[in-house]
Amino acid sequence: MENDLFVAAREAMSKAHAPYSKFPVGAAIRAEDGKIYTGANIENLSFPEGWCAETTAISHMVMAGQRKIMEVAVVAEKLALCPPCGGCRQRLAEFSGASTRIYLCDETGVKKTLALSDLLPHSFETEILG
Ligand SMILES: O=c1ccn([C@H]2C[C@H](O)[C@@H](CO)O2)c(=O)[nH]1
Ligand SMILES: [Zn+2]
Repeated sequence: MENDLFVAAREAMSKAHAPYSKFPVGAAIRAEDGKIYTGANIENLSFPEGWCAETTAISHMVMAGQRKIMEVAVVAEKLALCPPCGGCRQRLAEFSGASTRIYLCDETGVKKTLALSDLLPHSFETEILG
């Protein structure tokens, strides 16, 4: 992975709105156009209404007209890793392939590299819905 993806995710983390969990997260997606789309977690006083960094990044990518995720970096503060939650795994799967790489990073860099199929094996598929 090029370091620009990690740097973008770390920069995005600084935009997090995480006053309740105090667990800022940043995500950066490299899309098919080669560009990087970023996101941070955005929490809410009504706790279930908050959402994850990966979800923000996916929104930015889709609104830029991109529909294919090439690779993703997710970073949390200090030495914590932040594997995407179940909901984000499903949302990432919508725009990824089985071999799409997910880089789990701490503040110093990439600590673990996984394929989407590692994170979400046996994912929901049906020909009925396309
Ligand atoms: O993959 C994840 C998991 C959690 N969070 C956020 C949600 C919440 O704001 C905080 C603590 O769970 O971390 C993310 O942004 N991405
Ligand atoms: Zn999530």
